[in-house]
Amino acid sequence: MFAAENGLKGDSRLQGISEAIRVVPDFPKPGIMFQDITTLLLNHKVFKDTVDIFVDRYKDMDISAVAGIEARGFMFGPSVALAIGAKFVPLRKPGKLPGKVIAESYELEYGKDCLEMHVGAVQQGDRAVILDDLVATGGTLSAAIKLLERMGAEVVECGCVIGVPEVKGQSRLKGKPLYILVEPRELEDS
Ligand SMILES: O=P(O)(O)OC[C@H]1O[C@H](OP(=O)(O)OP(=O)(O)O)[C@H](O)[C@@H]1O
Ligand SMILES: Nc1ncnc2[nH]cnc12
Repeated sequence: MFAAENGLKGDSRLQGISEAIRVVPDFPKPGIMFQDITTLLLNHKVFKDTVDIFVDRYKDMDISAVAGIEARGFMFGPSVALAIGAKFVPLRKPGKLPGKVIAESYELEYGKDCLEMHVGAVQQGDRAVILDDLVATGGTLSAAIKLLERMGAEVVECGCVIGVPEVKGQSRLKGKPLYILVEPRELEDS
């Protein structure tokens, strides 16, 4: 249930987080075991525990920017940014940001997509963490890393609520550390 090497072994909050995630088989396509964090958001204690764990992790790391990935990274990123005194940078799907943007395309388990970031949202000297709900192939995080680095920011770590410890994606993350709270849930646990 718990992702190895997050330094949280024995932390009872992780069980609550894992149990609050709903598994929906065959969504949005046959064969995908969808990890639904909306059920976690409905539980105030578990939602707060999740945010608190990221805040504890990043509060003393001199982080100036928290980048959140649309849509589900927006559900955790702003709370963490406010608590650690960092700015929040939304990384959005194409055509949503009104200013000048840079873009990176990537492949998903179930399709293709692209992320955009406003030019000037981060700059050289910024120390950033990227937050999302889940890492699967790592394609999304790797596009996010590229966006931030193209603007001169240092990506210190990527943080996700859910991921497999030996996530294939880790090799795609340009050696950036990946901090995962829990492993994906199986259907029989839900
Ligand atoms: O590691 P990867 O294989 O790249 O997959 C992970 C991404 O997939 C999901 O988002 P999705 O693209 O489904 O968009 P959504 O948050 O807008 O639903 C998830 O929230 C991650 O951002
Ligand atoms: N299995 C999964 N559940 C939820 N979001 C995802 N994004 C990519 N794979 C996913």
